[in-house]
Amino acid sequence: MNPSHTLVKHDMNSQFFLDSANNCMLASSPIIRRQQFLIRSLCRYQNRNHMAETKPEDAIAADAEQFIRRITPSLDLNRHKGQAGKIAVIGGCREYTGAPYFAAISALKIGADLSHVFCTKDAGTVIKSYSPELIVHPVLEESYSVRDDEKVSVFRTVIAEVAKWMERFDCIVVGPGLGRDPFLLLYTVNLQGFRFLTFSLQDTVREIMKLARASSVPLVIDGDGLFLVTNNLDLVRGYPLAVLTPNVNEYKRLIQNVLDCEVNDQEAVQQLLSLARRIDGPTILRKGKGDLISDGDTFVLVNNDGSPRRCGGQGDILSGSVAVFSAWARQQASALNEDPSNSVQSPMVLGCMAGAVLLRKAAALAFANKKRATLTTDIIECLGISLEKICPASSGQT
Ligand SMILES: NC(=O)C1=CN([C@@H]2O[C@H](COP(=O)(O)OP(=O)(O)OC[C@H]3O[C@@H](n4cnc5c(N)ncnc54)[C@H](O)[C@@H]3O)[C@@H](O)[C@H]2O)[C@@H](O)CC1
Ligand SMILES: Nc1ncnc2c1ncn2[C@@H]1O[C@H](COP(=O)(O)OP(=O)(O)OP(=O)(O)O)[C@@H](O)[C@H]1O
Ligand SMILES: [Mg+2]
Repeated sequence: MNPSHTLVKHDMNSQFFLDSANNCMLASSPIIRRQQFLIRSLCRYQNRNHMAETKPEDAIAADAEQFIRRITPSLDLNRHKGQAGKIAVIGGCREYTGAPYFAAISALKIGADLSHVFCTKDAGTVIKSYSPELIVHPVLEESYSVRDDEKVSVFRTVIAEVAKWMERFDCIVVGPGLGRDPFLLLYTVNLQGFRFLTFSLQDTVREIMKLARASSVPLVIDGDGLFLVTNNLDLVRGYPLAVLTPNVNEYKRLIQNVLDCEVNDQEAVQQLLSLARRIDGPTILRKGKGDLISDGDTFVLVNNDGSPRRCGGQGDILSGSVAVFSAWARQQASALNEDPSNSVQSPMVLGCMAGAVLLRKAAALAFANKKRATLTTDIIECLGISLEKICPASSGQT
């Protein structure tokens, strides 16, 4: 048997490892018991050949389901539109219209009430045509489509448009399909005087992220948003309401830029903890065969069954899912009058875990139905039924 090891809690003096989902070294402290619950919910053995010899799947799934049920709002007929979450996705350009759609529609399919997309003008009509459910704001401009003398006014218009909505959002996903404007990083925008007149799509997004921080709106940074953040870490440094969701390449760039070394899979846990500590605040979800999550203090591995199909767009589903679950985890913390900053279970870590578990369940179900033909849209169609199995819609109705 070759169990995956999961680091539960990490501080300067101690590292507590689980050798299996049932074997925790420290059970007495309430903090550790809470962590144990999470880990029992989410830990799976990586060696799939030995699955039958390990903890029964039903028992692990039951733990994970209990956790997701805890933060999923009930379907109470007295609730009004918007209470189950308002999500925004900043992304979508000429090349990529699928990615923001996948993220935004996933948020709706999981249960958010409203899902907005802020994309470039070129992408707007295309994304609207995918779904009438999405509220699409084609306000972003790519550099090639703006004359120099228009840049200041365009920049002001875009920022004003987004700022108008900002405080209404429970979470903003930055980056799916955003693109990498070639004028990136050539200049700095000075908001007071607009002394530097050139700006790009990514400059605008940078400003949007600053606005989100000022309003304490959680941020999930994915795709090209990570490209921006990796080169401008101050955008998220010290912000605990940010989540970074790097794939293999995005993680490599983060490690190189932040830790000035190469990815070391032998020391994956320690390296992720170091990265999270260095960035100081945000939670990092390193996507892969197993999804590794850390905020620099807690570490969690999610590796329940997913799909062996690696079609593009699965990370986009994840970013939309993490946004919704993080918003719900935050709502629940404030409903219980917990100060999220004091809570052992950071809402962003909880959101990452819930999002990863659900995506993988939906991917497994889609693959069972479609096999090699499984596409991202098939996985999205399985989000609802996967969540329904965990939280039946009827159980919360009053
Ligand atoms: N339909 C769409 O519109 C989609 C758009 N996407 C967007 O496309 C943009 C670029 O994202 P990408 O993820 O493609 O960019 P990346 O910079 O992550 O590069 C992807 C490249 O990495 C390679 N790769 C993937 N997994 C690997 C592994 N395990 N080891 C080594 N190489 C590996 C792939 O073959 C591909 O060439 C983002 O804005 C993203 O959001 C993607 O989300 C996919 C779907
Ligand atoms: N090798 C793998 N085995 C099983 N599941 C995986 C594997 N790699 C990724 N996944 C699952 O797919 C999800 C998306 O990861 P992926 O690496 O495809 O992201 P991405 O490259 O950002 O996707 P996108 O194409 O949307 O940009 C992960 O969270 C994980 O659950
Ligand atoms: Mg991606």
